[in-house]
Amino acid sequence: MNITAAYTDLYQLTMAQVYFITKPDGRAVFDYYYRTNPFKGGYAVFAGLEDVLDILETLKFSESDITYLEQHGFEREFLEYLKDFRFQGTIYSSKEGDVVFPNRPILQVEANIIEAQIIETLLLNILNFQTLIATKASRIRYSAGNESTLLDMGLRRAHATGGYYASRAAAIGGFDSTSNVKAAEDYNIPCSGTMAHSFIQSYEDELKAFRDFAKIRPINCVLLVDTYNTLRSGLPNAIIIAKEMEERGEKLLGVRLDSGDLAYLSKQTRKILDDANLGYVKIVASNQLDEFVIKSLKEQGAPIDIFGVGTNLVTGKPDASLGGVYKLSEYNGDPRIKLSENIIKVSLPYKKQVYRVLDTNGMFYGADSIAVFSEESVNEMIHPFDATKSLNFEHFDREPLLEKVMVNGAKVNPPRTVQEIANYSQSRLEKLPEEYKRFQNAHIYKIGLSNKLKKERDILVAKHKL
Ligand SMILES: Nc1ncnc2c1ncn2[C@@H]1O[C@H](COP(=O)(O)OP(=O)(O)OP(=O)(O)O)[C@@H](O)[C@H]1O
Ligand SMILES: O=P(O)(O)OC[C@H]1O[C@H](OP(=O)(O)OP(=O)(O)O)[C@H](O)[C@@H]1O
Ligand SMILES: O=C(O)c1cccnc1
Repeated sequence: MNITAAYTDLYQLTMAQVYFITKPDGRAVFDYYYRTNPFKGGYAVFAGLEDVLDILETLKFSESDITYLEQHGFEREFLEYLKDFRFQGTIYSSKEGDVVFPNRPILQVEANIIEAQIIETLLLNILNFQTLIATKASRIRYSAGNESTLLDMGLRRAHATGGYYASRAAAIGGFDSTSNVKAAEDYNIPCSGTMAHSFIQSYEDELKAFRDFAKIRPINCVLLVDTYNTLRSGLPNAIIIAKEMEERGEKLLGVRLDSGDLAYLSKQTRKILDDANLGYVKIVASNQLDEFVIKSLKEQGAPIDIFGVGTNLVTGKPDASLGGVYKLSEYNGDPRIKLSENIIKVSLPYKKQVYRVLDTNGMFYGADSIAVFSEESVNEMIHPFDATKSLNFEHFDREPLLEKVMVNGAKVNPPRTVQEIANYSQSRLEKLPEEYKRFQNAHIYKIGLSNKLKKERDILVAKHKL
């Protein structure tokens, strides 16, 4: 998508103009993190990073952006600066696809304060949305199990162009393919699909509709069987077509169920297909699916091979948004803090590193520890708000999670494909113990602070408290 630097909130530019006039050389560190796991779950899947970095590498204001901003009364010199605006900062980030947790930096921007401020909105917009959808997709994958195929069919129900990014995030979270042609083309995601009711309705009879479709497009042919009556009309007609295809040396890929009791209908359909020696014909199901319906269908023993999911996936239902934030933690090398009545909302000062504690078997132990970036060795973490609780991980392995991904506005690593990110995400989810993945009362993953970070935070809290 063509995004220019005007993809921001006006207040970013209003503040940027003041920085430009009063302290144009200020250096800032901002942290990106969220405060509550989506879907009342135990984790999130971090997504959107590669898109953000690609956009930042070439981000600029267009001529029409500058003309528009002139009408907002910005100073001439500032507009001249905006004409040459380029993001030249450095970014440290968790790997895209990793599992992440609340209240710990996922990404840090280190840049001139004007640049860091102007990019805030687009960074939050992309990371919050894709992380929400990738997390939803991972939950649907968890319910469906690895043996099922997952097809994203949500574009038509997405929030406008969000559907484009939703398809990418769905693939990262574990979907196999998408019906969204543009996203599939741009992100190299497998593209697939079946047929609509309108196609069948446009014919006088269902059988003729199926026949034309299968003759003209025999590859990966899936027939939609619920337009009139699934068991009495759609399925018998699909069987006739499957047999005709066999005579031509072709194979019907599947039938799609899109209404009714999907457990009952899929069991009946499987039996009828098997009795007709069509054991290879797959069953596709769709109709307002989500992780809970799929879990229930699995528990009922529904023999569904492919789940098509739309609305609930691409809108992140029932969560309207992931509340990720971007907070200033350092200015010109000095620590900065944001206080709050709510202790959980007090921000963490300094540029930081996050360490993930690993179990002896390589699984995640269930704790990420946040330290000041320059700290050498960190062996203990303290609960952020309860000093009586601490964890010594001297004898555990740990991984630093934030790595340099952009230096002076240029990406450090070669691009990672969506498929690579998806594979990485699955490998990380496999290391996350089951208790953090369950849908109800998921175990709370621990986040702690190093001694130094906690001490520095408490000093700043005391300094600013009235
Ligand atoms: N066996 C099942 N167990 C749990 N949920 C199911 C089962 N079968 C279908 N569902 C889900 O129940 C909902 C069915 O909704 P609804 O009662 O509106 O039926 P429908 O088949 O869509 O009706 P219509 O014929 O009007 O299209 C969908 O979300 C569907 O995925
Ligand atoms: O239910 P969702 O999870 O959102 O999945 C997408 C839905 O979109 C399509 O229906 P639609 O009525 O738009 O078109 P159709 O005539 O092709 O069924 C499809 O048949 C699914 O039912
Ligand atoms: O390919 C399909 O079956 C499809 C695609 C989008 C929406 N509904 C169904």
